[in-house]
Amino acid sequence: MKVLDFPSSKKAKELAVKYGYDEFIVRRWLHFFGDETEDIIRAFEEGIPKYIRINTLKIDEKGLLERLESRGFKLKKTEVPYCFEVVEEPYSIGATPEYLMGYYYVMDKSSCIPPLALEPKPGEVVVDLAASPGGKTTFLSMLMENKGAVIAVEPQKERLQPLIDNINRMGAMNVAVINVDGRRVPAMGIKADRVLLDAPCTGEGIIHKDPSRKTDRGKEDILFCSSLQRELVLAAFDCLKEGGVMVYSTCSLTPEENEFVVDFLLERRKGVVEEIEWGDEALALPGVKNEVSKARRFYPHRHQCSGFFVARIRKVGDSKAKPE
Ligand SMILES: C[S@@+](CC[C@H](N)C(=O)[O-])C[C@H]1O[C@@H](n2cnc3c(N)ncnc32)[C@H](O)[C@@H]1O
Repeated sequence: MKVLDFPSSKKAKELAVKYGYDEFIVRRWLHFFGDETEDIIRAFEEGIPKYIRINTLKIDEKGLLERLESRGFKLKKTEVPYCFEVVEEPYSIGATPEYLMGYYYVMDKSSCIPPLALEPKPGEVVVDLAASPGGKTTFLSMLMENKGAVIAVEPQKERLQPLIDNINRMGAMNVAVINVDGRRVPAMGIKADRVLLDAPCTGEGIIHKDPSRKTDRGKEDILFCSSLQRELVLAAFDCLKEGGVMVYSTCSLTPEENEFVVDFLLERRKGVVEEIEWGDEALALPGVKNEVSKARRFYPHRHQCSGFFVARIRKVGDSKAKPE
């Protein structure tokens, strides 16, 4: 496994200096995204709108809009179901009684895509293999109408309480939290209908929230994350029943954490990549199978959300694991 790098250029140097980036990131973006690189950078500088996801376990759309509008908030429906843009925010949208009562979750529009792409059904068994703080766990539970089971996996002890608090706040009654490394879950013998892996990543797609990522994430971080992601993506797949579906997502723009991880999975296991309704084609990269381009990318300048990657993969045929 290697991290791609490209020769420096005048343009890369200029953009890096102008916007305070490590040139390594900019020259890679220029290679992957060409002329849109500066649009991406500018979108991060200007900031991304805030979004909420309604919790239909507790309130309907009309009821929520009426309550928030009466407090002076203005909300706009987005192209993503259940997701609203916060257009006017007289005070923090995370400080209302409706928030505390779990009527909505403050989460990016892109973050709503993985649970929707997974399409969990009431009564199914669903694993969320990297769960905290629970934006997607509680969305899965909502889409399942609180029926069936969501197994929420989180290895970091300090991240358990926020996950549990959000599950309680949102009234998600069908969730079991387990404090274990996701790589150990297949050995527990779980066979799920669906698995979500919203993987730990470098977060190159959330520079607007954390500008330190302009300079703090280098080759070593990409290598570390992509190697963990490769182990986790196999674990996620191995938790699936035959015919089951998994979704792999990250909030990173690097192909090493995205297209290459899905390609690696398809090398090792029998899966097919399926279409997703939202977003733009994944990158076509040398050596990566064509079907990986069915995965979806989300960009701050095109979709007004965090940089995100989402792939939906179905387990097919005889998927006996090859020895690692
Ligand atoms: C991107 S965050 C998940 C966000 C969450 N899905 C949500 O929507 O609120 C990634 C999570 O993976 C967890 N994680 C890190 N290493 C892991 C591992 N080996 N197995 C499972 N989860 C892991 C991190 O602690 C972190 O909570």
